[in-house]
Amino acid sequence: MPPSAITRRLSAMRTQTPSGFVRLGWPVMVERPLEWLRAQSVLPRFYWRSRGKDACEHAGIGCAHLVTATHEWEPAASPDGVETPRYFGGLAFDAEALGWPGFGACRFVLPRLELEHRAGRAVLYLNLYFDGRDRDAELDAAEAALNALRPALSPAPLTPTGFTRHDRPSAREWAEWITQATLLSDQARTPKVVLSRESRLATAQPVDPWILLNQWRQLAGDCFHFGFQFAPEAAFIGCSPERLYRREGTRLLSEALAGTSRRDGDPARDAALAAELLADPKNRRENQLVHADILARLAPLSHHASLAEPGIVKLRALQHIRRDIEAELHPWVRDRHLLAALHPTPAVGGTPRDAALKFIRRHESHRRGWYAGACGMLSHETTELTVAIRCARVTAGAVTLYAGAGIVIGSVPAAEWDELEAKIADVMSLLG
Ligand SMILES: C=C(O[C@@H]1C=C(C(=O)O)C=C[C@H]1O)C(=O)O
Ligand SMILES: [Mg+2]
Repeated sequence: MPPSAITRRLSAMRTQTPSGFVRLGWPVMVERPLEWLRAQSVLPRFYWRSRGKDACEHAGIGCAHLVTATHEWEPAASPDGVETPRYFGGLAFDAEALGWPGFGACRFVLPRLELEHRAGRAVLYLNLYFDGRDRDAELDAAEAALNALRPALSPAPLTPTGFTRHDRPSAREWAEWITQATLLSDQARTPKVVLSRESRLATAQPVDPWILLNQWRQLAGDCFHFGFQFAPEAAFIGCSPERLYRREGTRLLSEALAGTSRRDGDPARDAALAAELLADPKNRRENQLVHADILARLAPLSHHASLAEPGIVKLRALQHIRRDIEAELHPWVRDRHLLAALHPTPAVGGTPRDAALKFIRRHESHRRGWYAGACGMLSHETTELTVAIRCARVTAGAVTLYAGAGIVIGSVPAAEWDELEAKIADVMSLLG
């Protein structure tokens, strides 16, 4: 139950002419936002947690305002400088391609209710959005959302189920694509193209996406954790190591994350694998093409941009090369400019962008949808988006996994196929 001060505020608004965005918040006793989210019956439901051990968790339900094109989204700074709307959602990899049912090319939601969990404390926010709407209908919707709230559930284990796996492309088709992409003529057009595979795990038993996400994130500590469910049978979850960008005012953080090797349980061998990765020409090229593209695209948007030395990101089953990028943006730059510039990055598309997209559209027969898209949180002050990889789509009869690999000169089909396997290893270890 919301405190009486909140219900009084809502009643008072019925005799006023509220406008714009109104946010009311109060502390709640919720320890595990994902279990709170799983208990709610309202859709959409979504979950977002940025990378890093101090990151805040966000769980949202319902929709107070929907944005389906980033150029429509221009949230003003609030007059008191404290509260501005926060939208959660994402973009498809390729806005021109056929996407997944229920997702769309762009979908950012201002949740009706947003639970924020930080350092052991939870606050629930009720969002109202009055512009161009019937005041009483908006207040009715807000009250109905409060009345539909349910208490958090207890953590539940994943029900074991059997799956039958179907890969698209097959290993044989994959080898043909790699051969084609690494031909000299194709190399001249597209020095890097990121090709992907869909692994459909069909099952007769329903899989709860939130239970799966809860277990998955425990294997993927230093990653972005996300889940979006727009309809009962349209959920997308994942644990991605890659930041598309984080913007705090005019300060921008991005990164080139590309180049992959496996890990080894033995620390000395693991360190040797990391050193080999950093020195390997094929993996360096994958990474170099990403940071060169990001820096070139940021140049017109920023005063200066800097590139850090290469480092290694260690995940549970694999390691990547990462180079951090930092820029100071011109004051006129908005998220829509950044999205147009940085998405899709050569880490998941390739370079040059148009030629790589053409290659992907010509060869891949599965729908990428939001896989390799961008997802996260947008607001006037702070926006943060992850590159939507290491992810799964959960539908009525299947869990579908996606993985891609950057194909450059020197790519070998079998090794790139193994890289795809390593990229789905965490979630596969849960689904068995
Ligand atoms: C495309 C994916 O990952 C990307 C490709 C990488 C590579 O080829 O080395 C590494 C990290 C990501 O930028 C994926 O995980 O699906
Ligand atoms: Mg690679």
